[in-house]
Amino acid sequence: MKHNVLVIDDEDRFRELLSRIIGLEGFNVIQAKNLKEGLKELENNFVHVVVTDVKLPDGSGMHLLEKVKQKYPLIEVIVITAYGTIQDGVNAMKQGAFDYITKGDDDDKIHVMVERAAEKAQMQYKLRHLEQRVDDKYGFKSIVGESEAIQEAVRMAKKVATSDMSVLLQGETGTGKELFAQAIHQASPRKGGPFVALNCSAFPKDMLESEMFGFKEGAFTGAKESKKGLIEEADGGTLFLDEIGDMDIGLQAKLLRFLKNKKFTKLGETEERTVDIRVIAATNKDLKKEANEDTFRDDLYYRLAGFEIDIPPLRDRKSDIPLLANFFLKRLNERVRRIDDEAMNLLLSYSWQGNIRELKNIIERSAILAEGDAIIPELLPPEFHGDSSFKSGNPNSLKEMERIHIQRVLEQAEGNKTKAAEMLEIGTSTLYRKIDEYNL
Ligand SMILES: Nc1ncnc2c1ncn2[C@@H]1O[C@H](COP(=O)(O)OP(=O)(O)OP(=O)(O)O)[C@@H](O)[C@H]1O
Repeated sequence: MKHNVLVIDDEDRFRELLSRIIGLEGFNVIQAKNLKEGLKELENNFVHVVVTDVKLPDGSGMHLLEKVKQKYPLIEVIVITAYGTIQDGVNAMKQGAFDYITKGDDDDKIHVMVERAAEKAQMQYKLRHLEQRVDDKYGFKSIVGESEAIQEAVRMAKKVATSDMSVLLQGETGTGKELFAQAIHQASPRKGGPFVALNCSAFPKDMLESEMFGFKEGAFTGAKESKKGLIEEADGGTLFLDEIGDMDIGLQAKLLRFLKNKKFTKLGETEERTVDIRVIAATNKDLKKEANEDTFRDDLYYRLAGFEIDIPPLRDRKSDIPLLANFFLKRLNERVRRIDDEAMNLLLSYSWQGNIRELKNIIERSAILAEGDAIIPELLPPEFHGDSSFKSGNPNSLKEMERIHIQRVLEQAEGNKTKAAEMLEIGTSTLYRKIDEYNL
């Protein structure tokens, strides 16, 4: 890619000469005679480097430098000073110029300098592009929803993001608590550091403890080599503790001790280590109630809930359903492009126990099954049609698992119910009852 260099000087011969020298190195050179023209060219072109005289007929190059740094901070500026006025160049560098050249400098010096400035600007453009992509994926922009309920939660989250306070995200399963935690991290001064997530309900007590704090080789049977805990992995960044309400009460005491002084000890070690992390916790339980009932430590609750944000369930913000459904459909980038009105009405009147995760799954599933270019009512699972006594729809519920399992076994048995009942190790009458119940 050819980099664009804007050369600003009112002395025609010098400007032409300098442009030729720079152009010979493969740069695309744009010329301007004065400050006004220069600013206009900056507006119309994607410039990497500006090379400007300090003295221009309608203002100073220093003024231009200031403007560029304000409006186009990724562009690098090189100033041209007259022979014997080094101080001008030094001043310009203090104001953020990349470097300066003096009229009369040899071509090689100019080449090397412009090349280096262009490389720096190019790196800055690349970095900004990457940051924008990360932001689109993990920042507040990734949270889809226009309802007042979700917008209020986003407003609160944006406010707390720039501070270093602990945050407690409260909401049903699948409402987007992890998405919020990531967005808060991304909008915080810690965004350059790691975001580490730990699901406290995914491990038995002892394992959770070693996952969090890490251990020294030989700390317990099976600890063949030392391991860093996630607390240490998150140093300089954010630790997201999901399902904190499921944490064992003994471990809660350890976590509280850590939160008080940011010091911890690895299992099997005596030496204390210090880390700098921010904690964001999430729960689908009413933690305040649990704290009052002594199933959760109230001192830990108050420390975590420095700032509490309620993430609303999908059924309380139905106006977001079409937006979210179309968002997930578009992301699949498939031949299925729309959701027909009747199917949308079914989505709107459903209870969404599994919230947005469930909506995402249903859309993805229906898009796979679709033969035309639209999601039609027939593609939605039976619980959407009201002709089944089964209405859970929650993909994590035991009944839903049972329904899916029976359906699968029936397919394997090619519809032979006696065979399917044998495979399931239940009686045929029970199987018939379940087929009826789940409308299979
Ligand atoms: N507002 C939203 N916009 C777009 N996608 C969303 C939104 N909320 C949630 N999602 C998506 O839904 C899925 C579930 O979200 P997430 O894992 O953040 O929920 P959760 O509340 O942390 O769930 P759990 O309590 O089960 O851990 C993810 O794929 C997430 O990207």
